[in-house]
Amino acid sequence: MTVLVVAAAILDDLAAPTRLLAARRSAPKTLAGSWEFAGGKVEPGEDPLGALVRELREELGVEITFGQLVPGPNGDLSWPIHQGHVMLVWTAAITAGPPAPLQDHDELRWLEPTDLHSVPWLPADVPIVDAVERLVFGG
Ligand SMILES: Nc1nc2c([nH]c(=O)n2[C@H]2C[C@H](O)[C@@H](COP(=O)(O)OP(=O)(O)OP(=O)(O)O)O2)c(=O)[nH]1
Repeated sequence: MTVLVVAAAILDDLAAPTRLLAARRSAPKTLAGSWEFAGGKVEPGEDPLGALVRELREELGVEITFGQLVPGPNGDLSWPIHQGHVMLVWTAAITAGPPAPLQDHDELRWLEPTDLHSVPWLPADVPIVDAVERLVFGG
């Protein structure tokens, strides 16, 4: 069965973005130390955006407003990640914060467009970061 993961490419400003928020995983051990977009799995009975709102409250303690879906490869809207997991990624901005690594993360970092690959992203996220760069920063 395909597992749907939802995540947010959180920007400092949706209209005039200058930075992207990355989060370093603290768990599980296999993922700890790698960086990702905050988010998580959609649970039964949840719609994707509702799940993402819940995950961002739990993980970062923030409320957000959504921008657009970051289109995946081959004209698809979702990104293949691993083991039958697919991920939907929305651009987003914080409406109530500040963000803190409350759960699943031990560090947050705002990355400038020129520094997007200065952290070791989860492997599946590397092409997504490139897509965000093109979509948002015109890279
Ligand atoms: N949240 C998130 N997960 C990602 C990204 N890239 C990536 O490959 N993944 C993988 C890691 C995990 O195997 C899976 C998401 O699981 P998760 O652990 O974040 O989900 P969750 O918060 O609902 O946690 P749980 O209920 O499984 O404990 O997707 C990403 O950018 N963000």
